[in-house]
Amino acid sequence: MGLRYLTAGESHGPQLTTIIEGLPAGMPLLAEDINKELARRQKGYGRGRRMQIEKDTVEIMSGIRHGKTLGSPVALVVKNNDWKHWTKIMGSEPLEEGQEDEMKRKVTRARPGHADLNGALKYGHRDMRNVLERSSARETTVRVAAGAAAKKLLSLVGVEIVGHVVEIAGIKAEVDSSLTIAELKGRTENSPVRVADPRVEQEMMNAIDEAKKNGDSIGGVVEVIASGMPAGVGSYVHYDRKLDAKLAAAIVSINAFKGVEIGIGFEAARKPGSEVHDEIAWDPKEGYYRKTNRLGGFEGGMTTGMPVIVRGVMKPIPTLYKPLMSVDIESKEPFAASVERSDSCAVPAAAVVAEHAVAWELACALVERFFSDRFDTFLDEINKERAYAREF
Ligand SMILES: Cc1cc2nc3c(=O)[nH]c(=O)nc-3n(C[C@H](O)[C@H](O)[C@H](O)COP(=O)(O)O)c2cc1C
Ligand SMILES: C=C(O[C@@H]1CC(C(=O)O)=C[C@@H](OP(=O)(O)O)[C@H]1O)C(=O)O
Repeated sequence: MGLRYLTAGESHGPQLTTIIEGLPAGMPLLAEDINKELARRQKGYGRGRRMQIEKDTVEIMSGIRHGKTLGSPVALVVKNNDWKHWTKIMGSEPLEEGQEDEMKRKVTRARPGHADLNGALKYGHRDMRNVLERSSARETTVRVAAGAAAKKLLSLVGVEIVGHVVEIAGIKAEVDSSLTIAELKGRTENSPVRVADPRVEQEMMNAIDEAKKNGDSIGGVVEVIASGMPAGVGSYVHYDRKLDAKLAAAIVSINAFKGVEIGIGFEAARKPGSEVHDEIAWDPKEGYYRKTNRLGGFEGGMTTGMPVIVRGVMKPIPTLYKPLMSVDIESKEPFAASVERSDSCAVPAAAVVAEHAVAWELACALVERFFSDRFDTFLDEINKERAYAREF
């Protein structure tokens, strides 16, 4: 059995929960390792008021003793501070007769671009709050919590990862590919828009302000880079074992993400093979390496040992303070879509979510590839594989 997790929780319910199974036993993991990542997800210019209400921190409910994993399922809980304002509206007890007024946050005017109408049709909900509560990206909180455990595993085996913003509403950052992961982290960590190019930071913030002022929203592109993956992780033998395909699915599974590029991605369509493929070389210290990394660390669904580079495109947030037209499902009359409290741009926050989604998939692939019941032998095996690949 590999690594897996589930999440539960509504946006305005009491808490979010995740259960992770398959972390090797004896791996150091502290609440602090997770909390620092949750705090990073909450930052980012363009977020709405909800982020001032929440101070996401995790409670470890099982699977960890004295700072190390036990090999049993790890259950993590993040409480919603906003729950106190929603206990009646979101409570699990049936409403008493005449209490329908308490349901005043009922949603009947679907927001174009959100899950409201399709979810209502699928599950038969006449109140689309029953859809939006779970389709909300609030769920990415515990996805980041699970990803933080994966990130910890990666860092302990020498894999470093960072997510950052490369474009917001058509404003593009210059990406300096000579930066190490640590340097990229250093440059982006304190940037309000999580961008490494200071020349476009203010312009991006202005674009977000402008969208907010106009009751509109904007999207962008994030990039995740991971260094130190051993070569040959993933497989070419079956469609569902290709690691680049799993990364693509992980990125598009993030709320509002609509496309993925690996390495130079769509640019490959416009270039000849001689400017796309990466020449292979060998030296005694590094072993095999590629002289360039245009293919973003993948050939044949397997890692090449070069940095993994994945980009994802996030569409603009669907909830608009100046809403688009929709239909009220009660009257079938045209109406402006419902307005919920909302972010204007969540691309900087989503860069952190993408980082954790990629970290999760890379950790899954390593756990699948190497014997992973015990962390010490897991690490030994990975290092042996690295030595073998150098000499191969
Ligand atoms: C970090 C983050 C924050 C988001 N915040 C909002 C928001 O405040 N309002 C909103 O309508 N959508 C927000 N979204 C996007 C919606 O959750 C998403 O569009 C919706 O679930 C429908 O899914 P789809 O866009 O993938 O089709 C956010 C997404 C992310 C990743
Ligand atoms: C709560 C989070 O993001 C939420 C994602 C979201 C949506 O529709 O996706 C809608 C908003 O929810 P609310 O109306 O409660 O403010 C965002 O704040 C979060 O990221 O933690």
